[in-house]
Amino acid sequence: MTRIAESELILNTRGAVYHLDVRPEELAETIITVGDPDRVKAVSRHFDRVEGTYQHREFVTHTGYIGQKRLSVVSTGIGTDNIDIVLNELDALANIDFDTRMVKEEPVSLQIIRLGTAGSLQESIPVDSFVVSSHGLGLDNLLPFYTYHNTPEELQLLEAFRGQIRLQPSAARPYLIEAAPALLERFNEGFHQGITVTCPGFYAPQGRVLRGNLSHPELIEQLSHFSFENRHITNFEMETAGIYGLGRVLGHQCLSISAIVANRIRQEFSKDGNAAVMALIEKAVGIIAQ
Ligand SMILES: O=P(O)(O)O[C@H]1O[C@H](CO)[C@@H](O)[C@H]1O
Ligand SMILES: O=c1cc[nH]c(=O)[nH]1
Repeated sequence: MTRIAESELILNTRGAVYHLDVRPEELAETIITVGDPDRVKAVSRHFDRVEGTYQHREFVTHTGYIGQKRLSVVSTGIGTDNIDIVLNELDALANIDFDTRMVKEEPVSLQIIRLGTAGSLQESIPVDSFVVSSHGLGLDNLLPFYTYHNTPEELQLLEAFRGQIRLQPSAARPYLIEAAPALLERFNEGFHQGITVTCPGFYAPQGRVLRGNLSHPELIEQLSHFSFENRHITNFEMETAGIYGLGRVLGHQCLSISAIVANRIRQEFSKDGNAAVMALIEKAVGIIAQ
């Protein structure tokens, strides 16, 4: 095995990983991610005991316990460029020996669960409801920079997507990865389920027009009408496919759950998106801690 150079795995003066400023012993193997750094404390409020808090830039981490279960909550900020940093550094904390700079022999598979917000693409999925992502479909171009494999089912779904959604090839190279089945099956009651599209932006990449004109004006209509073997696109946001994709590359089990704050078909926005996110955190943390 080769030693990983100082320029590739970057450690700071306290021996913590570069962006997250966390040391290996400070991270649990079950990790909740949130986008907004202020939401980290809304999750750790449910811990019985907080063992440590760490912060560097927009990456806030709290580690603690609910009963006997050790959990970390980490903020990612917005977008799959940040997911590239967070997932690689979480993986490094679990699977690289920081003293020898060698990959450990026995890989650890982390459980990584995103609790975030999203826009609904179905009239029947209202604001303030919760969606668990059966698949992440990325329009953001992160995963093509890695080597990875798809299952036959994923390839079929991706093929159907390419056939039904007319994207200019210069705009995106879609990829698709499923959720970890063992995590997905725990979030049944009270959750809608479907394919989540991950976009490289909040405005035009999600069909929003303020002053910039759209190159894909039919995007929302096409996404909302996609159908393949009873599978539908339920929502879009900006991280899920990157998390599922890097989970596949690095061998971690990932799930993404969103509180719906916008319904793009009904053109509605939640009257209290924060309350919806707090309700999602309470419900999901209860299930994760079991
Ligand atoms: O609420 P979070 O988890 O940040 O998720 C959604 O909200 C942000 C955009 O407002 C994007 O990060 C999107 O994915
Ligand atoms: O419409 C929405 C709402 C939340 N987050 C998104 O990315 N899009």
